[in-house]
Amino acid sequence: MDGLPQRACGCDESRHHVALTPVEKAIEIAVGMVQPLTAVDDVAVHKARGRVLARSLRAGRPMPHFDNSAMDGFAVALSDFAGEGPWHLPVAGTIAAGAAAPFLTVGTALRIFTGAPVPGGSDAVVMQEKCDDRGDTVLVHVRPRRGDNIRQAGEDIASGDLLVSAGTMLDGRHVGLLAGNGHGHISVVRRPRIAVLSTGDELGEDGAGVHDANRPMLLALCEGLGAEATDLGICPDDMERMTEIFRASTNRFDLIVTSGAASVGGRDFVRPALLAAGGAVEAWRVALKPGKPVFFGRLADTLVTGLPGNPLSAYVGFQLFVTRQIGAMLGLGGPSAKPEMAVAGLGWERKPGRTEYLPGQVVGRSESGLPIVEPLGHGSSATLMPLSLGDGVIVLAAHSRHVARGDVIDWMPFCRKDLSWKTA
Ligand SMILES: Nc1nc2c(c(=O)[nH]1)N[C@H]1C(S)=C(S)[C@@H](COP(=O)(O)OP(=O)(O)OC[C@H]3O[C@@H](n4cnc5c(N)ncnc54)[C@H](O)[C@@H]3O)O[C@H]1N2
Ligand code: MOO
Repeated sequence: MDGLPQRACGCDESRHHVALTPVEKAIEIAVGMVQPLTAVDDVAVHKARGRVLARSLRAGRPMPHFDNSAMDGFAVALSDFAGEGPWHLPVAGTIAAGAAAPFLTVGTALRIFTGAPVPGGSDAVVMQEKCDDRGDTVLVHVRPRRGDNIRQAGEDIASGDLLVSAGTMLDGRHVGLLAGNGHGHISVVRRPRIAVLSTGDELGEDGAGVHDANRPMLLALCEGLGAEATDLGICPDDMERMTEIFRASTNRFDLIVTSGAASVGGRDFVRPALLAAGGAVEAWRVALKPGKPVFFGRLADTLVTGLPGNPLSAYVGFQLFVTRQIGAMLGLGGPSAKPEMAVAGLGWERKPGRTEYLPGQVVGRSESGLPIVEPLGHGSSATLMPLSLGDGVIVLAAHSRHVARGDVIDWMPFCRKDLSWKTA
């Protein structure tokens, strides 16, 4: 093979028209190739953030486990509150959290702290602000009601209640809930093994040519999704080296993500190398802007997703396809993020034919409360600057020819997990 992309008929594909696959169909193909992972890891619950729960977990006992005080105050019996207050009671002792509770003798109060077990014989806890604490005695100013300031056993969670379902990506909330219910070690789906590699003679670490933006970006994105990411480095424009890398990686990874050399030029050797290594290409070229030359292939049990070299194209291709492939490996259920509505802050013309993802920024709010967004940059897929300055990505349907100021458009806001409650 001479490095040119080959069709099954053996001819030069670059001289043929290859129909572009619509984005939705391409997502279907990319995700349809994935086999969900079945292997699990047993991990300490505090190490489980970002992992996917393999088996649903239930409460082994009720929560709270025993009746306990919600306040610092005095445990009392309602029968001691006849007539008009205030009521004066001797204090027979103290119950702290972690202590065993004595029985409350009628005619006395017990000093009690938050979380301490409520003594038998007591119906309520009076918070200390409603009393005069006189040491050996207490003066209670308000008549307590039955159950005041007592957290009843099982009022939050009954024994056997479902805590977290299988297929949930765990975050700090789940870790706290599971740990609080006695789950110290849990089974999570093993991390997807993803290898990332860049291509191109122009790339180098010394800054002499082009700095490699894609490999670090793609490795970081993979790790952010809970994958075990392996750096396969940079492959020069050498079909044989690429073929060798593919052969050596077969079945070592769940997915290999390449960037560059995916298009139609004479040096676009990734697909031919995949075929030469014994793999197959299931789809190539998507009606997507940026990201058109993306392809989906496989090498035995290892999937290969080839992203374009332009960094914005690689990013968009990753978010649309690789994110979903990793999600499918992890068995993450539920719908993936859908675009929200926004209002176009300005109008522009566009060439129809490809679904477009444009970095954008929020410049205000419409009267109906929607964000007003404007595109950033000049539409180049070679720069990540607009993306990194942006608040999200504007999505334009393949058929649309122009956007008018005031149009309602699709908008995918970036999720800044560290700043907001919104995590989906
Ligand atoms: N005749 C045609 N030419 C091109 C077409 C086409 O349909 N017909 N498609 C264009 C589109 S769209 C894209 S996107 C690019 C992508 O092509 P490749 O995937 O083959 O990417 P390369 O040619 O290898 O590189 C493109 C560009 O990106 C730079 N690059 C590559 N890797 C990295 C990296 N890791 N970090 C930073 N920058 C990288 C590379 O130097 C090039 O400038 O093809 C169009 N051409
Ligand atoms: O699809 Mo390319 O990714 O337009 O720049």
